[in-house]
Amino acid sequence: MRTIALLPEGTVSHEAVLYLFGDEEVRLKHYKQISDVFLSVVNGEADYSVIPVENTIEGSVSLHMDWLVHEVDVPMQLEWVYPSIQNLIGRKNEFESEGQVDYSRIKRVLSHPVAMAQCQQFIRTHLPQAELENVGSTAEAIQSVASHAGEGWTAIGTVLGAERYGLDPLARKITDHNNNFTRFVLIGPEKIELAGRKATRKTSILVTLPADFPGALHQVLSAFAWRKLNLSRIESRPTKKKLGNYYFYMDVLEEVESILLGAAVAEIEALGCQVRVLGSYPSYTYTDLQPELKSEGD
Ligand SMILES: O=C(O)C(=O)C[C@]1(C(=O)O)C=C[C@@H](O)C=C1
Repeated sequence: MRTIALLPEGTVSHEAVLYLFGDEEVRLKHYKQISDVFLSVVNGEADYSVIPVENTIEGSVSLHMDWLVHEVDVPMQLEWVYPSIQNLIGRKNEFESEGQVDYSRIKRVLSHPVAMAQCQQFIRTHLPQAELENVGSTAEAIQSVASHAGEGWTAIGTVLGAERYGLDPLARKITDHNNNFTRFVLIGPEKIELAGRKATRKTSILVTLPADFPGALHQVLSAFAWRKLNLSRIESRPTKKKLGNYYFYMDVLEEVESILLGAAVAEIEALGCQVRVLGSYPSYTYTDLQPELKSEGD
């Protein structure tokens, strides 16, 4: 049976893993901090670690991308997309009167910074008086609220988390935009495929330019363009070595073994760039995993 490292019970990551593996039995190892989720697979305590990497509203989860690049050297082996449905969680009897939530009684809102950022408009409209506190995961936020009964504390998180820690959803689906999806990856030493599910093939690479000169990035991109290799994401991040030095993170819709991608990489290296492959893996959309569901997150 596979062992999977992830954030605590009741997080979006937890829901996403239950969704990915469906009926397949897996052993779940929960960690409070994402750094420990990363290290679990590095230390051989898990076969795969679950890392949220990108969100519809917030974009890249920079901290996690930086860990993938700078702190660990474990390949990405699978990617999938799952909706991040955030809710305001607390105790009904603390905040509700006559079936209505009295938002003015709420003094504090805790959540993961990415989840908090997904609900900015809701917070501004309903909770302008509340103090906001960022914690390591949405589940940690819910747990803290559970242990501060009667103090006006609420959390932003999942319904699963509310159930796990004995609280209630006070307001459901409070993200600023519908179709709020998160892209998760499994990192680990072994390849993994889901039987009977169709997937797109993706390769994630890092390109570091030798020096900054006019048209440098253009030259790199043209190696993909004239081979008709489709990039689904490109992002620049600081190398952390010198202010103004960047590497480019790119997702290419092609397997690393393909002749075309191999030739593109060789051409980019010939330009003097460094290329590092972070993984080549199957990518499942939300509807690939449950074809009966129709969604716009794909
Ligand atoms: O705290 C959680 O519930 C997580 O699973 C983490 C995380 C993230 O790091 O992006 C994952 C998805 C949500 O969109 C918000 C937070």
